Amino acid sequence: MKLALTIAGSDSGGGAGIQADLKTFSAHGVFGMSVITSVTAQNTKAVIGVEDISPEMVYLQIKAVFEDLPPDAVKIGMVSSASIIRSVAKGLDEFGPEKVVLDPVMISKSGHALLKPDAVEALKRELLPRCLVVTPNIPEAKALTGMSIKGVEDMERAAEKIMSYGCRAVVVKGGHLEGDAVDVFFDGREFHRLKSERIFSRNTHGTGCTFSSAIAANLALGRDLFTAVKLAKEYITGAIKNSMDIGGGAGPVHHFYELYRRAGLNV
Ligand SMILES: Nc1ncnc2c1ncn2[C@@H]1O[C@H](COP(=O)(O)OP(=O)(O)OP(=O)(O)O)[C@@H](O)[C@H]1O
Ligand SMILES: Cc1ncc(CO)c(N)n1
Repeated sequence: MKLALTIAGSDSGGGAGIQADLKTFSAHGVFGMSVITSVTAQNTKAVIGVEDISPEMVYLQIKAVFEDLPPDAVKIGMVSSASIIRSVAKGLDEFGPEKVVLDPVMISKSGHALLKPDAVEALKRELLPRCLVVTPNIPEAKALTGMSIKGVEDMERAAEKIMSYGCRAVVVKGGHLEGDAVDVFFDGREFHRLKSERIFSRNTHGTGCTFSSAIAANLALGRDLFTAVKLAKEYITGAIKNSMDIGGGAGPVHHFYELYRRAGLNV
């Protein structure tokens, strides 16, 4: 059994954060573990409260996992403050995982800040250089680079700049583009455009979390980075196509669509 760890925030609504990550790992046949950085009171419509876990407790969760269940890959999502970011960086330095996917979560789909504005610098300096791949959406890529990003070419320029902060690859996600959902992959040598048709659905809660944890799951399974990203793009596309119309806002994507279909269950 391969093991994957998510270091992220809890979403009480079950569609994003830790909950999306663990479902994604399970859907890939990978054993999932979690380090909770923050608890959000959240549903499909809004985030109505956020309470951070202490930096010491974040570090202890990392230590507990690595000392007994060393993960084959790690995904990092919401890390809301500079002090939590420092605890995560300390854990990464101490235990040295090779395959780390960083989803630089900043604002929820419903518009709530999940990263304190003064923590963007810490994220850039402390976490980016310790990661194999970072997966910003367009607003996050803008915040990381200060660039204006209007189309796929701008996404490529932003990917180059983000690479200069010290990670080994970047995927700038195109969920916020108009038209096709084109993601840009850059590993310092080659650009690849991963394209899917836009799915017109309001039920896209958790797309970013699901995509980054699918990359981590595929890395844990031993796939090379570009293959892991391509498979994650296919998985998120299917999960959005089969997303659920539950709740009064943006419903969650369907993490188990393929398994349900194979088992003859309704999707
Ligand atoms: N409507 C859509 N149709 C097809 N693909 C989409 C759509 N929305 C997002 N995607 C894809 O989903 C993945 C996640 O991208 P997105 O830009 O939505 O992340 P995000 O904004 O970080 O998500 P979140 O709001 O959960 O943080 C990318 O591969 C993107 O291309
Ligand atoms: C806890 C959490 N992490 C990430 C996201 C993605 O936006 C969210 N909505 N909630």
